[in-house]
Amino acid sequence: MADLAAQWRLKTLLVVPVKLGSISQTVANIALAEQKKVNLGGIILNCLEPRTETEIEQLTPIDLIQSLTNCPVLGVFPFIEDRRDLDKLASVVASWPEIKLPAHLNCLLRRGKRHKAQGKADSQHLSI
Ligand SMILES: Nc1ncnc2c1ncn2[C@@H]1O[C@H](COP(=O)(O)OP(=O)(O)OP(=O)(O)O)[C@@H](O)[C@H]1O
Ligand SMILES: C[C@H](N)[C@@H](CCCCCC(=O)O)NC(=O)O
Repeated sequence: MADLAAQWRLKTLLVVPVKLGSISQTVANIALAEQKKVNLGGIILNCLEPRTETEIEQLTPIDLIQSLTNCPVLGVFPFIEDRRDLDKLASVVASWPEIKLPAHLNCLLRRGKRHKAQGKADSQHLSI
């Protein structure tokens, strides 16, 4: 995959699972990506299970990861019970501060908003 991403000059995000060993895994994967000349856009931290803020900070300290990799951490994705819940997905992405979202995440945001708007329209309709 790294070869394809490099050859096609795709902007690439590294998704890092929040767990013990993540720091060294991230450093290794970023180094590998740079060696392969992948165009890195940043890092997303992803919770594969419910995590507290403290756990996230301990397992994947953002400042340390950024300083070791020289690559921005763009956001933290929480554990999401129902991944079909577009409102929830959209609200997670929308809460990420001042980042230029890759096209597919902007698309998710628009879908989430549309979904929400449709939900509202339905409940108004039902209440008439
Ligand atoms: N933020 C999250 N919240 C809830 N479940 C998650 C989350 N991230 C991943 N998962 C779950 O973890 C599993 C693995 O996720 P996913 O397929 O995205 O990982 P992957 O790294 O692409 O796996 P592989 O490389 O083996 O294909 C899936 O069942 C998915 O539902
Ligand atoms: C910075 C810490 N010394 C380090 C400890 C990792 C232990 C990993 C054990 C394992 O992967 O089985 N954490 C980390 O790389 O995320």
